[in-house]
Order: sequence, then C-alpha cells, then structure tokens
Amino acid sequence: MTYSIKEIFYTLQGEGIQAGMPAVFCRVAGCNLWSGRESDRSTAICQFCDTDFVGTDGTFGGKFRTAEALADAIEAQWPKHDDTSRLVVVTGGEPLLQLDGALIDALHDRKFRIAVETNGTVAAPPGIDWICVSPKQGAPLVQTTGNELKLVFPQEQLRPESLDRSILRFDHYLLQPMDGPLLNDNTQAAIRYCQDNPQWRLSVQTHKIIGIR
Ligand SMILES: C[S@@+](CC[C@H](N)C(=O)[O-])C[C@H]1O[C@@H](n2cnc3c(N)ncnc32)[C@H](O)[C@@H]1O
Ligand SMILES: Nc1nc2[nH]cc(C(=O)O)c2c(=O)[nH]1
Ligand code: SF4
Ligand SMILES: [Mg+2]
Repeated sequence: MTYSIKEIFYTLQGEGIQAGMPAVFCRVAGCNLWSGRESDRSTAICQFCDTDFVGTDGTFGGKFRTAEALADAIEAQWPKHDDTSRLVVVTGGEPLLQLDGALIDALHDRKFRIAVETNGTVAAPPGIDWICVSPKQGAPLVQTTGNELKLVFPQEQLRPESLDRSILRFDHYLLQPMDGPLLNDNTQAAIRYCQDNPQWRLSVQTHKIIGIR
C-alpha cells in the first residue's frame, strides 16, 4: 500500500500522559471527519481541528510506496546513537486509515515503540504499543480500549459524564482544553471539572506553550 504522509518531525510529545517524551511524529494526510479545507469546516463532523493534514508537502512528507521506505524515513529522524528508547507517534489526520500491519512490523523491526493519536472511529490493528483515543461528538466510537482517552473539552454533545464508562477500558482519562478563541475559558473549565471529578486529569498542549512543534 502507498502511504500518504504530510510530515515527519522529531519533537517531544506535547500532550497526554506521555508529555515530555522525545518522539518522531509521523502525520498522515487525510481524515474521515473533515476534508481539511477551511471552506468545509462549518459542515464537518469535527470542527475544532488545530492541524493542517492536507497533502504531502510538509517536512519530509511525501508518498511512500512501501512500509520499509516509510519506516526508514522515520528512523532517519532518531538520534543515531540511541536504539533503546525509540518512540514514534503516528497521528494525522486520522492515522488508523493508513497504519497497517506491514508498517507496524517495519517500525518494530527498527526497535520503535509505536503510539497513535486516533479519533477512535476506526478499529486499531493489533501490535500498537500505545493507543490514545480522542472521541469526537457526532462520530461513532469504535475503538473503546486503549492506554489513554483524551477528550477535547468542552464538546457540547459529548460531555465527560455522558461517556459510557462501562464499555470503556482505558488506563487514563484526560480532558484537553479546546484550543481556539476560548482557550483560556476552556482551560479554567477543564481545571474545575478535573478537581470536581478526580478520575479525570488535565492534558495541556505543552508544545504550544514551550514553542516546539
Ligand atoms: C489533530 S488530531 C489527529 C489525530 C486524530 N485524528 C484525533 O483526532 O485524535 C491530534 C490531537 O489533537 C487534538 N485536537 C485537535 N484539535 C484540537 C483543539 N482545537 N484543541 C485541543 N486539542 C485538539 C485531537 O483531539 C487529538 O487528540
Ligand atoms: N509536540 C507535539 N505533540 C503532539 N501530541 C499530539 C499531537 C498531534 O498533533 O497529534 C502533537 C503535535 O502536533 N506536536
Ligand atoms: S478527527 Fe482529528 S485530524 Fe480529523 S479533523 Fe478532528 S482533530 Fe483533526
Ligand atoms: Mg497537534
């Protein structure tokens, strides 16, 4: 299969329980909940996206004809002297539209631990080492298990208390304030929600604060 990749870059994971960990980010092009065009945003299922995932024109982006070629491009971003703590975060766009067994095997062959950031509408293939699901209102949740559930907050039609916890199996539950014009208000509301409901933790988008990608 050909993989359409927007960009590949080495940074620190900015969000969630693994915030601060060095990781290569591999951002796939395309998403099933928004075309990525601004003119479609107001009619999209997911309307608050903070990411450009259209096309293959970003840093080290492109079309990769094999899993090996893509895994080599990811490996090339990791410091040469280290093969013990390799971490790749596959995001997008929606990574589970493209992450398949061949790519999982090629990354494991290169000693990477594989994390994904998914909207949870597509079932994850076996072999992923860290699954972060970020459910979206109006989009059916298919992937109900994983390591962390990271809910962008607030979503009027998807309140934390409305999630059916009896069908969810995650190790960590996080609220991530929705970035945009109301970020400050959303952050204050998320802090309050976590304090009132301590099974939830706050996820701050730290990369945006410290000025890294
Ligand atoms: C751009 S998405 C790509 C992965 C996948 N499509 C998803 O939605 O999980 C990466 C992460 O950013 C979050 N995100 C997107 N827009 C955001 C915003 N405006 N404020 C806070 N988090 C946002 C998503 O919920 C997700 O956890
Ligand atoms: N540093 C950094 N951390 C991130 N965590 C999730 C991101 C994403 O866009 O999926 C992201 C991102 O774009 N940059
Ligand atoms: S599902 Fe993820 S990538 Fe797709 S539009 Fe929403 S936040 Fe962006
Ligand atoms: Mg991002």
